[in-house]
Amino acid sequence: MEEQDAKRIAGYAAVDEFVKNNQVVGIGAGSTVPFCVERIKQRVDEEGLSLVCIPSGYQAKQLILDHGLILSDLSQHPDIDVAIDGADEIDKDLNLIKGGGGCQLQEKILASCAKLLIIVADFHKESQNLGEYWKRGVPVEVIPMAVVPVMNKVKKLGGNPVIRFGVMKAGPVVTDNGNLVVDVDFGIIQNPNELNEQLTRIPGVVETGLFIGMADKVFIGQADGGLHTIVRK
Ligand SMILES: O=C(CO)[C@H](O)[C@H](O)COP(=O)(O)O
Repeated sequence: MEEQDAKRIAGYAAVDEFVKNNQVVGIGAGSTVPFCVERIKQRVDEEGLSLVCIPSGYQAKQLILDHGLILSDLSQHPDIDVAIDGADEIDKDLNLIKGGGGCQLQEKILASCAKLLIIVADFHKESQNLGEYWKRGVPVEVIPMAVVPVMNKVKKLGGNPVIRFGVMKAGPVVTDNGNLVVDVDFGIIQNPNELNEQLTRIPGVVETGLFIGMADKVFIGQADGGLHTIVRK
Protein backbone atom coordinates (compact mmCIF):
# COMPACT_ATOMS: atom_id res chain seq x y z
CA MET A 1 0.00 0.00 0.00
CA GLU A 2 1.38 3.35 -1.01
CA GLU A 3 1.59 6.39 1.21
CA GLN A 4 -0.83 8.18 -1.13
CA ASP A 5 -3.43 5.45 -0.60
CA ALA A 6 -3.03 5.80 3.15
CA LYS A 7 -3.61 9.55 2.88
CA ARG A 8 -6.74 8.95 0.76
CA ILE A 9 -8.14 6.43 3.25
CA ALA A 10 -7.68 8.89 6.11
CA GLY A 11 -9.04 11.87 4.17
CA TYR A 12 -12.16 10.11 2.90
CA ALA A 13 -12.99 8.57 6.29
CA ALA A 14 -12.68 11.92 8.07
CA VAL A 15 -14.96 13.67 5.60
CA ASP A 16 -17.50 10.85 5.71
CA GLU A 17 -17.72 10.95 9.49
CA PHE A 18 -17.56 14.67 10.17
CA VAL A 19 -18.79 16.72 7.21
CA LYS A 20 -22.54 17.28 7.30
CA ASN A 21 -25.09 19.38 5.44
CA ASN A 22 -25.16 23.15 6.07
CA GLN A 23 -21.74 23.28 7.71
CA VAL A 24 -18.90 25.76 7.61
CA VAL A 25 -15.76 23.67 6.97
CA GLY A 26 -12.17 24.82 7.54
CA ILE A 27 -9.70 23.47 5.01
CA GLY A 28 -6.04 23.03 5.97
CA ALA A 29 -2.94 22.48 3.86
CA GLY A 30 -0.52 19.77 2.80
CA SER A 31 -0.63 16.65 0.67
CA THR A 32 -3.36 14.79 2.63
CA VAL A 33 -5.95 17.57 2.68
CA PRO A 34 -6.49 17.43 -1.14
CA PHE A 35 -8.03 13.96 -0.66
CA CYS A 36 -10.47 15.52 1.82
CA VAL A 37 -11.44 18.20 -0.66
CA GLU A 38 -11.82 15.54 -3.39
CA ARG A 39 -14.22 13.61 -1.12
CA ILE A 40 -16.11 16.77 -0.10
CA LYS A 41 -16.67 17.53 -3.79
CA GLN A 42 -17.94 13.99 -4.44
CA ARG A 43 -20.39 14.28 -1.55
CA VAL A 44 -21.56 17.74 -2.61
CA ASP A 45 -22.31 16.34 -6.08
CA GLU A 46 -23.85 13.06 -4.91
CA GLU A 47 -25.73 14.17 -1.78
CA GLY A 48 -26.34 17.85 -2.57
CA LEU A 49 -24.58 18.98 0.59
CA SER A 50 -24.60 22.72 1.11
CA LEU A 51 -21.20 23.75 2.53
CA VAL A 52 -19.12 26.85 2.94
CA CYS A 53 -15.33 26.34 2.95
CA ILE A 54 -12.80 28.54 4.73
CA PRO A 55 -9.19 28.14 3.53
CA SER A 56 -6.07 28.20 5.70
CA GLY A 57 -4.00 29.76 2.93
CA TYR A 58 -3.19 29.97 -0.73
CA GLN A 59 -3.11 26.22 -1.42
CA ALA A 60 -6.44 25.57 0.33
CA LYS A 61 -8.08 28.50 -1.42
CA GLN A 62 -7.01 27.16 -4.78
CA LEU A 63 -8.22 23.65 -3.90
CA ILE A 64 -11.65 25.02 -2.93
CA LEU A 65 -11.90 27.03 -6.15
CA ASP A 66 -10.61 24.19 -8.36
CA HIS A 67 -13.32 21.88 -6.98
CA GLY A 68 -16.08 24.45 -7.47
CA LEU A 69 -16.85 24.64 -3.74
CA ILE A 70 -18.15 27.74 -1.98
CA LEU A 71 -15.28 29.88 -0.70
CA SER A 72 -15.64 32.24 2.24
CA ASP A 73 -13.54 33.71 5.04
CA LEU A 74 -13.55 34.31 8.77
CA SER A 75 -15.01 37.79 8.34
CA GLN A 76 -18.21 36.28 6.97
CA HIS A 77 -18.05 32.95 8.84
CA PRO A 78 -16.08 33.35 12.09
CA ASP A 79 -17.59 30.16 13.54
CA ILE A 80 -16.40 26.96 11.87
CA ASP A 81 -18.22 23.67 12.44
CA VAL A 82 -15.30 21.44 11.59
CA ALA A 83 -11.72 22.12 10.48
CA ILE A 84 -9.95 19.33 8.62
CA ASP A 85 -6.17 19.47 8.40
CA GLY A 86 -2.99 17.43 8.11
CA ALA A 87 -0.12 17.12 10.58
CA ASP A 88 3.60 16.47 10.45
CA GLU A 89 3.59 14.45 13.66
CA ILE A 90 0.96 13.31 16.16
CA ASP A 91 1.90 12.20 19.68
CA LYS A 92 0.16 9.83 22.07
CA ASP A 93 -1.83 12.72 23.60
CA LEU A 94 -2.95 14.07 20.19
CA ASN A 95 -0.55 17.01 20.36
CA LEU A 96 0.71 17.94 16.91
CA ILE A 97 3.60 19.43 15.02
CA LYS A 98 2.19 21.30 12.03
CA GLY A 99 3.53 23.84 9.60
CA GLY A 100 5.48 21.70 7.14
CA GLY A 101 3.69 23.79 4.51
CA GLY A 102 4.32 27.05 6.34
CA CYS A 103 0.64 27.69 7.13
CA GLN A 104 0.85 27.15 10.91
CA LEU A 105 -0.53 30.56 11.86
CA GLN A 106 -3.66 30.46 9.69
CA GLU A 107 -4.18 26.78 10.53
CA LYS A 108 -4.11 27.54 14.25
CA ILE A 109 -6.52 30.44 13.77
CA LEU A 110 -8.94 28.16 11.88
CA ALA A 111 -8.58 25.46 14.53
CA SER A 112 -9.29 28.01 17.27
CA CYS A 113 -12.51 29.03 15.50
CA ALA A 114 -13.68 25.44 14.94
CA LYS A 115 -15.94 23.35 17.14
CA LEU A 116 -13.92 20.33 16.00
CA LEU A 117 -10.39 19.92 14.66
CA ILE A 118 -10.03 16.69 12.70
CA ILE A 119 -6.57 15.57 11.59
CA VAL A 120 -5.79 13.34 8.62
CA ALA A 121 -2.40 11.70 8.12
CA ASP A 122 -0.53 8.66 6.85
CA PHE A 123 1.05 5.98 9.02
CA HIS A 124 4.46 7.70 9.28
CA LYS A 125 3.15 10.50 11.46
CA GLU A 126 2.21 8.74 14.68
CA SER A 127 4.73 8.72 17.57
CA GLN A 128 4.93 8.58 21.35
CA ASN A 129 6.62 11.97 21.72
CA LEU A 130 6.88 14.86 19.28
CA GLY A 131 10.31 15.05 17.66
CA GLU A 132 10.68 11.29 17.26
CA TYR A 133 9.52 11.35 13.63
CA TRP A 134 9.56 14.97 12.45
CA LYS A 135 13.26 15.82 12.46
CA ARG A 136 12.96 19.18 10.72
CA GLY A 137 12.01 20.86 13.99
CA VAL A 138 9.12 22.95 15.25
CA PRO A 139 8.05 25.59 12.71
CA VAL A 140 8.06 29.01 14.35
CA GLU A 141 6.61 31.95 12.43
CA VAL A 142 8.66 35.08 13.10
CA ILE A 143 8.34 38.77 12.23
CA PRO A 144 11.27 39.39 9.81
CA MET A 145 13.00 42.13 11.85
CA ALA A 146 13.13 39.83 14.91
CA VAL A 147 14.61 36.75 13.27
CA VAL A 148 18.15 36.98 14.72
CA PRO A 149 17.10 37.80 18.32
CA VAL A 150 14.43 35.09 18.17
CA MET A 151 17.01 32.55 16.97
CA ASN A 152 19.36 33.53 19.82
CA LYS A 153 16.54 33.14 22.34
CA VAL A 154 15.41 29.73 21.09
CA LYS A 155 19.02 28.53 21.34
CA LYS A 156 18.87 29.41 25.05
CA LEU A 157 15.79 27.17 25.29
CA GLY A 158 17.91 24.30 23.91
CA GLY A 159 16.80 24.54 20.27
CA ASN A 160 18.77 24.46 17.06
CA PRO A 161 17.10 27.03 14.76
CA VAL A 162 17.35 27.15 10.96
CA ILE A 163 15.65 29.75 8.76
CA ARG A 164 13.50 27.91 6.21
CA PHE A 165 14.64 28.43 2.65
CA GLY A 166 12.53 27.84 -0.43
CA VAL A 167 13.04 25.58 -3.41
CA MET A 168 13.64 27.53 -6.63
CA LYS A 169 14.07 30.75 -4.66
CA ALA A 170 17.28 32.48 -3.67
CA GLY A 171 16.00 33.47 -0.27
CA PRO A 172 13.90 32.45 2.69
CA VAL A 173 10.33 31.17 2.63
CA VAL A 174 7.94 34.06 3.23
CA THR A 175 4.59 33.02 4.73
CA ASP A 176 1.19 34.16 3.43
CA ASN A 177 1.44 36.78 6.22
CA GLY A 178 4.81 38.17 5.13
CA ASN A 179 6.73 36.50 7.95
CA LEU A 180 9.68 34.08 8.04
CA VAL A 181 9.64 30.50 9.30
CA VAL A 182 12.38 29.31 11.64
CA ASP A 183 12.44 25.51 12.07
CA VAL A 184 13.75 24.74 15.55
CA ASP A 185 15.02 21.27 16.37
CA PHE A 186 14.52 20.50 20.06
CA GLY A 187 15.18 16.76 19.76
CA ILE A 188 12.49 14.71 21.48
CA ILE A 189 10.01 17.07 23.11
CA GLN A 190 9.00 15.84 26.56
CA ASN A 191 6.72 18.76 27.46
CA PRO A 192 5.26 20.31 24.28
CA ASN A 193 2.84 22.53 26.20
CA GLU A 194 5.61 24.18 28.22
CA LEU A 195 7.77 24.54 25.11
CA ASN A 196 4.92 26.17 23.20
CA GLU A 197 4.37 28.66 26.01
CA GLN A 198 8.09 29.48 26.20
CA LEU A 199 8.25 30.06 22.44
CA THR A 200 5.13 32.20 22.19
CA ARG A 201 6.44 34.45 25.00
CA ILE A 202 9.41 35.53 22.83
CA PRO A 203 8.71 38.95 21.25
CA GLY A 204 8.70 38.57 17.48
CA VAL A 205 7.30 35.04 17.53
CA VAL A 206 3.88 35.20 15.93
CA GLU A 207 2.89 31.54 16.32
CA THR A 208 4.33 28.05 16.52
CA GLY A 209 3.46 24.79 14.80
CA LEU A 210 2.85 23.10 18.16
CA PHE A 211 -0.89 22.39 18.43
CA ILE A 212 -1.51 21.44 22.04
CA GLY A 213 -4.82 19.87 23.05
CA MET A 214 -6.54 21.15 19.91
CA ALA A 215 -7.17 17.99 17.86
CA ASP A 216 -10.42 16.18 18.59
CA LYS A 217 -9.89 13.11 16.43
CA VAL A 218 -7.12 11.87 14.14
CA PHE A 219 -7.52 9.55 11.17
CA ILE A 220 -4.31 7.72 10.29
CA GLY A 221 -4.28 5.68 7.09
CA GLN A 222 -2.25 2.49 7.54
CA ALA A 223 0.30 0.79 5.28
CA ASP A 224 -1.93 -2.30 5.05
CA GLY A 225 -4.95 -0.32 3.84
CA GLY A 226 -6.51 -0.09 7.29
CA LEU A 227 -7.40 2.97 9.31
CA HIS A 228 -6.34 3.88 12.84
CA THR A 229 -8.33 6.54 14.64
CA ILE A 230 -7.69 8.20 18.01
CA VAL A 231 -10.21 10.37 19.82
CA ARG A 232 -9.26 13.03 22.35
CA LYS A 233 -9.97 11.85 25.92
O1 LIG B 1 0.77 21.77 8.63
C1 LIG B 1 0.71 21.63 7.43
C2 LIG B 1 0.95 22.74 6.49
O2 LIG B 1 1.35 23.90 7.15
C3 LIG B 1 0.37 20.31 6.85
O3 LIG B 1 -0.92 19.95 7.26
C4 LIG B 1 1.38 19.31 7.32
O4 LIG B 1 2.66 19.72 6.84
C5 LIG B 1 1.08 17.89 6.83
O5 LIG B 1 1.20 17.82 5.46
P1 LIG B 1 1.08 16.45 4.66
O6 LIG B 1 -0.37 16.08 4.63
O7 LIG B 1 1.66 16.78 3.31
O8 LIG B 1 1.92 15.43 5.38
